[in-house]
Amino acid sequence: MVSRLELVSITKQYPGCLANDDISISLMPGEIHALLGENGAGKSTLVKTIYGVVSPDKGDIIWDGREVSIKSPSIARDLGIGMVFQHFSLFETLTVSQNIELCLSKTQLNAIGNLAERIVQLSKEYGLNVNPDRYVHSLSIGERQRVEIMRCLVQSVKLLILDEPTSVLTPQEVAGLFDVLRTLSKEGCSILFISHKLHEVTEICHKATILRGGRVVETCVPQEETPASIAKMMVGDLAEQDAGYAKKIGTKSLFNVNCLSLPAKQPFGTSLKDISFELKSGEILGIAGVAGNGQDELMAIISGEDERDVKNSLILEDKAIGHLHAGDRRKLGMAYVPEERLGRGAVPDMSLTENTLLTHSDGFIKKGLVDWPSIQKYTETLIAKYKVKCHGEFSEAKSLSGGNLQKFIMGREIGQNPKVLICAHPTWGVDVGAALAIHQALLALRDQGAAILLISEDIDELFLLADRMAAVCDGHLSPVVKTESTNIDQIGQWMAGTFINSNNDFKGAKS
Ligand SMILES: Nc1ncnc2c1ncn2[C@@H]1O[C@H](COP(=O)(O)OP(=O)(O)OP(=O)(O)O)[C@@H](O)[C@H]1O
Repeated sequence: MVSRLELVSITKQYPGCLANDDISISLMPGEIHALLGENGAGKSTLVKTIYGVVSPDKGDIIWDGREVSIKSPSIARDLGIGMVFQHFSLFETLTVSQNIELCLSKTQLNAIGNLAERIVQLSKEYGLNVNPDRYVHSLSIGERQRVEIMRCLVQSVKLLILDEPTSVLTPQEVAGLFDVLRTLSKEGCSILFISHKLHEVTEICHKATILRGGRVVETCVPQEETPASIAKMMVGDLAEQDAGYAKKIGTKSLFNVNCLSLPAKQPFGTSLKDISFELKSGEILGIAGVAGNGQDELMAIISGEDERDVKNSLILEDKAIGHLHAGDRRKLGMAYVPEERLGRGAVPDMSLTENTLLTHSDGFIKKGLVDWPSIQKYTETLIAKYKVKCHGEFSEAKSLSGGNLQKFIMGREIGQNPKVLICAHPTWGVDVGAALAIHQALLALRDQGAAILLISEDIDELFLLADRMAAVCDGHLSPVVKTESTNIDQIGQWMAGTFINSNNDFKGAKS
């Protein structure tokens, strides 16, 4: 059988960084192939080359047995290549349908007929729950990802590339996605899959290629390996295990959300409904939930990004802060890691130093002037501590690989020694070694007495780190319970909203 795709000696040099170094890989029709490697290993660069976003300096691409030159994504799409990016590429002011229409040729559109109906039909078929009429700016990150997948499904893809597809999906959604991928594979569609979740790779992939420093270092059959053995191929031996952290009981109350009800700002947003919880010093509270159930709205109102006055609903150490600007809340000791790292967590065109200044302005502005040498030095210490791969403090945020930018943002926020840290998806796209480092930094911050709110769809991570847990569904918060006294089943049911009807008189109880 002829390979669907063959990459021969692909090489790509960025200024000061050989991102892909003589990479050769081949994929058969129907093959699900994992591309693995630590942050900055060159995975995204390679898949962007296949999709025509990056042009390689050297090397050949053979598609269905003939050499092709993929100079743009539209050429890739014409060949039958679809890609779901790590940082989504949707237009926020357009609807789902309009976004999908943009990447279809006239011929494809004519063949489809009514696009909205086709989206609804595929949505049902693959369990994606995508509404064609919604505006993208009103969608959560998980929902946007489903739109990206839908965008590929409406074209008849022969190769589907997924860059970190599961990091923002719940276990149920991951299972649904895997069903989609298995079906596509049976239909002969090849799949190239980048992931740092190694148990998923062993579950679904037929083959894996491991990159390190831009080169292929190993290939394997994941089903014959374990997550640990693959991790070793990627990052070498990890001295410590990322498991079994002791649970703590918080001491004094640091931050309270009291009976917070807030209508949705966006037409398709989620209203928050009578949410109450308490964050205690020396404790991590984990909130699970399917994307789009109020997590974004909760984060926005707590951080002050949503500027509506909810004065007495947010209390930091006995002080009402719900009317304060985001900057004033930061000055009182709050820090945030939003889920969208490029755009919200960091300004793409600014250097890492400038991005550090954005949230650390107090310590580095003297007599109205920015103390650049100090902030540059401080940024360099963050880069070293969190092993952020980049050229230096002057690197623009957008030049970092996804995982490396995540490490930087986490380091920047933890480095403020906040009293209260609110973070969403702390290890999104981060490799196993770096995830271990971030987990330990969060636990160290907790042990110093900070109160941490962890909002995540990664249930395993929540069970690993959180001392108490709850779930959100449709803007309601479930009961808050000790992690040790609950289990994945119960949290899964709460994520589906079982607590809302069964416990109508519940008022966001505190445990
Ligand atoms: N536009 C760019 N300019 C300069 N360097 C870049 C650019 N894009 C990527 N790089 C560098 O190329 C290297 C490979 O990056 P790439 O995004 O391919 O890594 P990755 O394996 O996908 O990492 P991650 O798992 O963190 O997403 C990194 O060192 C990165 O900093």
